[in-house]
Amino acid sequence: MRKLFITGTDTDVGKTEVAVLLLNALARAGFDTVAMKPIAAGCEWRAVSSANMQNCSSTQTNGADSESPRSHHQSGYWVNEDALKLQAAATLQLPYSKVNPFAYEPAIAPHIAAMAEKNSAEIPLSVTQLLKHWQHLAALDADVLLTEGAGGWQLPLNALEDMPSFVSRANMDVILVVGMRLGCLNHALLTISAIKALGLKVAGWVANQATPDVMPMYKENLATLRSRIAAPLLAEVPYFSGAEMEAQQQVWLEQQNWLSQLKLSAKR
Ligand SMILES: Nc1ncnc2c1ncn2[C@@H]1O[C@H](COP(=O)(O)OP(=O)(O)OP(=O)(O)O)[C@@H](O)[C@H]1O
Ligand SMILES: C[C@H](N)[C@H](N)CCCCCC(=O)O
Ligand SMILES: [Mg+2]
Repeated sequence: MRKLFITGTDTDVGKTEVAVLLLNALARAGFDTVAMKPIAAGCEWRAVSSANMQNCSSTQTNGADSESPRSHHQSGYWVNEDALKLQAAATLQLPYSKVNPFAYEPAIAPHIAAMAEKNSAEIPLSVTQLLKHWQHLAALDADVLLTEGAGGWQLPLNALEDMPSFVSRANMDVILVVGMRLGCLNHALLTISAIKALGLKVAGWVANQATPDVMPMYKENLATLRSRIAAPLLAEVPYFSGAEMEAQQQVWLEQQNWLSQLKLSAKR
């Protein structure tokens, strides 16, 4: 199984957009995929009927520990848009709680949301917890396990631990999504340095156009990154919009060779 971690130069740079495109490309090429967004901040309550409560918890951590005490009023669970997109794009269908075990309502830094959580039965956000949930998915029979981070690379988990420790313990290869906007050179180069300092492999990077406005001197900025990042530029993702968006994405996907760059040659 190929284990990939998608990070970005910041929050809102297109990690989920790129992850979904990659999952679509993998599915088209015949790969079985599993996807995970272990930590999501910015969630909505999804009410379910009691008949459909399997694998759900009404605590902020969506069944983050199967041995944990469950809330008494099991009327629903927290869902995040990114996690739902990943869940839908992966070929192996998993219950929501497996895709996103740590779900926080406010759209803020997750460790702060976790600290604000008043439920004493809550499972603390930690490297050990993330690894436990990730290992369940890593044990599944898929070709690729794709894990999306939250925010940028150096995301705090708690007072002592950060997301990179989890990525390092899981020994995932990293894909960096660069949101092509002014300031991205510094963010991208610092992120690459931090990943390499942990001895992790950068599988490649993606230049993503997350807004309709192309930055001034786009080509020169791209060339600057290409000359300084040793890992391959996997794709330049345009800004997709409008009613024809899905069709445009399919056409765009057909023109890409990022799977071979990731050494994932087509299975079919
Ligand atoms: N290539 C693109 N074309 C069109 N819209 C895009 C593109 N990339 C990103 N966006 C839009 O920009 C916003 C942020 O993208 P996205 O949610 O993928 O960011 P993210 O890095 O995953 O953020 P988070 O840190 O919250 O996980 C979304 O509304 C998304 O639809
Ligand atoms: C809510 C947002 N969309 C992300 N899911 C979380 C971003 C955390 C950023 C933390 C930080 O680096 O300041
Ligand atoms: Mg996202």
